[in-house]
Order: sequence, then structure tokens, then C-alpha cells
Amino acid sequence: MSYDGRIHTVRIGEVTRHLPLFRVAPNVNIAIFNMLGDTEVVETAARSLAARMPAGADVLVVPEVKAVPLGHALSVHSGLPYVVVRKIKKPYMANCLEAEVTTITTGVPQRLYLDGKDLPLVQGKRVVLVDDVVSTGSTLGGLRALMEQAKATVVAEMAVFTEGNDGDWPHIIALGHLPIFTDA
Ligand SMILES: O=P(O)(O)OC[C@H]1O[C@H](OP(=O)(O)OP(=O)(O)O)[C@H](O)[C@@H]1O
Ligand SMILES: Nc1ncnc2[nH]cnc12
Repeated sequence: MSYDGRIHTVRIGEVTRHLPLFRVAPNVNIAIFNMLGDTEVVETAARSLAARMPAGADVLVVPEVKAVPLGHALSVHSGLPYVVVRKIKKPYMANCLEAEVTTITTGVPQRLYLDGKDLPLVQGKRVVLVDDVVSTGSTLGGLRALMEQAKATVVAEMAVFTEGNDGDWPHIIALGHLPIFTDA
């Protein structure tokens, strides 16, 4: 992956950010949205998504790592607990549920792990899947596979941005859309 020299400007509520375009494959460039350390964006996005939270949800499920602060802030604003699905199985994690994903930014298969200690939080519950960006949908698919294994019901899927063809993700509760760019 390499910076291609261009930027794409987005607005999240009242906040403006200039996203750098990175080439992820020949003639495929994406505007990298990285909320880590950006309290203003995390808070604005979380407030807007909390306002659109479906009634009756029990728990939020978020993949590591860039979406973790959003999961935390959304938990505060919605009053719902949240579970972080990990991408590395640490020695302190046991009885994990697992699924494989290949995201547009990483391009190689990775595994998602739901720690056994978090299973009671989602088992038989009504869950909301939360991510920062939904692009190929691989991560979302992996989260859904974990929820199926956990016998949880996915009642909504939320993201700050969808990405790719506008209209590919009509059911996702999102605050905006990122195009995919061709080479300069
Ligand atoms: O729809 P997809 O193609 O699956 O892409 C979406 C995922 O890609 C990014 O994660 P990334 O792989 O960059 O991992 P990171 O957050 O750990 O950096 C992003 O945070 C989403 O979780
Ligand atoms: N535009 C983007 N920025 C950050 N992570 C992403 N994952 C998929 N698309 C992304």
C-alpha cells in the first residue's frame, strides 16, 4: 500500500477531515479513514450513530482496531455494553470463536476471535455490529459468522462510512460514503 499524493475531504457532522488516498491494488485507491486518536471525530460519529440505534438492542460488537474507540464512545452514548472482536489470539484468551476475513486495506486473510469470556455477553442476545468503514464487507461477514456461532441475532449494522459503489450497502446505518478512486 502506498500514498498516492491526493486527498479526499469528508464531513462527519460539523467536523471536516482530509483523508489521504492510498493505493491498495492496481487502479484501486482508497481514502484512509483513521479515527484512532481523533476524539472529535469519534465523539461526533458516536453521537450521530447513537441517535439512530434501534430500540431493543442488547450489545454492540466491534472489530479491533480502528473501530474500537467508536465502540467505546457509542457504548457511552447508547448505554449498551460492547464487545471487541480481536485479530490476534492472545495467550489470555480461551475458548474463542473464530472466523476468517480479508479486508480491502490488508489484502491477506486474517482471523477474527471472539474471546470465550465475552460469549455470555452476546449468546442469545440482540447485537448491533459496528465498524468504522464497510468496504468489501469481509469484516462484517466475519462478525456475522461469529454471531451465528454464538447464536446471537444481528439487529443492525452501523458504520461511519460505507465504501465502494454507493448503494451497495442499503441496510447499513452509516453517516457517509467513501468512493473508491482510480489511479491519478
Ligand atoms: O469491508 P472490509 O473490506 O472488510 O474493510 C473494513 C475493515 O477494514 C479496516 O480494518 P483494517 O483491515 O484496516 O484493520 P485495522 O482496523 O486493524 O487497521 C476497517 O477498520 C474495517 O474493519
Ligand atoms: N477507507 C478506509 N479507511 C480505513 N479503513 C478502511 N477499511 C476499508 N476501507 C477503509
